[in-house]
Amino acid sequence: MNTLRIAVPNKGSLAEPAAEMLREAGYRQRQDGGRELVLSDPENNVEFFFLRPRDIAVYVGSGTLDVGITGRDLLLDSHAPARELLPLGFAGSTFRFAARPGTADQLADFNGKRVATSYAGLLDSYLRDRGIDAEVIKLDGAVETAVQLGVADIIADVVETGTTLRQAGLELVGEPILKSEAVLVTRADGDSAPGTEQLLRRLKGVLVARRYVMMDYDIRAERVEEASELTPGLESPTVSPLHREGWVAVRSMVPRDQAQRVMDELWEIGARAILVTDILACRI
Ligand SMILES: Nc1ncnc2c1ncn2[C@@H]1O[C@H](COP(=O)(O)OP(=O)(O)OP(=O)(O)O)[C@@H](O)[C@H]1O
Ligand SMILES: O=P(O)(O)OC[C@H]1O[C@H](OP(=O)(O)OP(=O)(O)O)[C@H](O)[C@@H]1O
Ligand SMILES: [Mg+2]
Repeated sequence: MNTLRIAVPNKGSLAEPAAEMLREAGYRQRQDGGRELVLSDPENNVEFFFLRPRDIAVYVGSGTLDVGITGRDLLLDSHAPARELLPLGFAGSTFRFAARPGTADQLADFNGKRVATSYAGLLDSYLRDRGIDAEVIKLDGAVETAVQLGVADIIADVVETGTTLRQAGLELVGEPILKSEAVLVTRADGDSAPGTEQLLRRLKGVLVARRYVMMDYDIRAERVEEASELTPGLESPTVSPLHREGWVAVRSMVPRDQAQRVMDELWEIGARAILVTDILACRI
């Protein structure tokens, strides 16, 4: 079988969490501080190419590489013929307009104004689709400063916590342009390369292992229906008899962020010996 060629971010916000996710999925990755441009993982029949996140959709869209990890915003900005296979749950952000108070209240006020961004591909089509005639000023980064320096009236940029905006004296304008996160991408058309399905299964396994915990508890048999409603699991909880008459042991996957609430509610209906454990890996 051909080696699957995977593009991964070499620096920036996406690089470390992408490497961590691939490591959790059982792949070889660069060591801390490693600067390899290409890394072979013959055991898994894959090869990693470390590239600028902005370029990844271009390589994948052209078919030079089979799949890649990038941001949804970067994928759309590139206009490359690539499509999303799987959202990966990290590097979450929104893409938003911001300006000094009083500059603009809504999109319609942008006509004739200058909008600075490092995502010109995305912004051009967004404004064009809505019939807004604004001048797009393309910058490489630190876009928030453009207003202060008089280069633009409005900015369109990645917002995570909003700290950078506030520090620059800007406030959000209009609706979010886009909600972004890291995504696995492949070529827009054509069959997916051999090996893609296995990579997908592994990454989905990591997502589930991160999002869920395993919960075990004992409960009186007559309350097991009630308990199952609290812990329905992905399909159905496993119920096994206990040596102690009238009691059963229940095992079920529970969303990690609900585990404490579910434990409290189970306790209330008489469950005991409630244990929560991490899931290391899984195939669902
Ligand atoms: N606080 C953040 N700043 C920038 N990008 C972020 C942030 N949070 C998430 N992201 C996402 O990371 C991707 C941008 O990664 P990229 O490496 O291009 O920029 P960066 O992390 O700002 O690095 P640099 O500007 O140093 O090159 C986008 O998909 C963006 O939505
Ligand atoms: O909402 P916040 O949590 O403040 O994060 C968003 C900021 O972080 C990024 O900047 P970065 O530090 O990557 O610099 P850059 O603009 O030069 O890319 C992004 O471009 C925003 O400026
Ligand atoms: Mg940046």
